[in-house]
Amino acid sequence: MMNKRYFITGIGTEVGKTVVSAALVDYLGTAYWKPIQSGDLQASDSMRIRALCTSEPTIFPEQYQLKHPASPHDASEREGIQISLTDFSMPNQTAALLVEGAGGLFVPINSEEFMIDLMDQLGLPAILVCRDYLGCINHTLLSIAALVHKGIQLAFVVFNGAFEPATQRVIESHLPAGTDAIYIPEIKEINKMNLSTAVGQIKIVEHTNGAFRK
Ligand SMILES: Nc1ncnc2c1ncn2[C@@H]1O[C@H](COP(=O)(O)OP(=O)(O)OP(=O)(O)O)[C@@H](O)[C@H]1O
Ligand SMILES: C[C@H](N)[C@H](N)CCCCCC(=O)O
Ligand SMILES: [Mg+2]
Repeated sequence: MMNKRYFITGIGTEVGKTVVSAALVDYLGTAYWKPIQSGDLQASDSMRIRALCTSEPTIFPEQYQLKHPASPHDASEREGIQISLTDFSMPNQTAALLVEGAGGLFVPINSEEFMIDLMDQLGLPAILVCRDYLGCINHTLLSIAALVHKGIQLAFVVFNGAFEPATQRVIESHLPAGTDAIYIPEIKEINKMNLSTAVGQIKIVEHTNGAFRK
């Protein structure tokens, strides 16, 4: 993992982007940035990273803190704020950075633009987090197709938590060449100690020529 600047997205909201970010911030020794936080301002993703990580990472302030726990296009409109793609610029003080999106790729940030457009503008390779639930195969393969269509490099797919073997296998077999897999275990109770144990159990598997080297 030479390049240490990535955009962490997910196959939807609540799939574990923040838990995975905390694990990878510690594993890779990166800083963290959540450009748009909507809802949970008293327990924001940045605050959770601060609480869970052992490495005391640099955390860049959010560009937008929206009160409503809703899609950014909706939360911002209710709060009289106009989000624009041109407002965002990458913190450049650090070589190693994880940027966490809000929800999945086609979450709107205003009436015309989506999270995937922000990813494209920032120009970082993507890490796509998936979690096992009925429907996750479709959500994962659609997300991969959208990234490929947009020409965004997909560096990793993260299998976050426990997976049904048939689900894991079919997703693995459809990863684009050059996309590696990261496996993060199911964590019983999310706290700093258990997160640190999970970091020690992270597995990264290289994907070459359409097949995994295990
Ligand atoms: N590896 C894991 N093991 C156990 N539980 C997990 C794991 N990853 C995530 N979870 C559970 O899923 C919940 C949602 O995770 P998280 O807040 O990281 O999602 P998210 O994708 O960042 O959501 P958002 O779109 O709001 O940013 C966590 O609070 C936790 O309960
Ligand atoms: C509020 C939540 N935790 C996220 N920050 C925003 C999720 C927006 C999801 C929109 C959607 O896909 O329907
Ligand atoms: Mg999050």
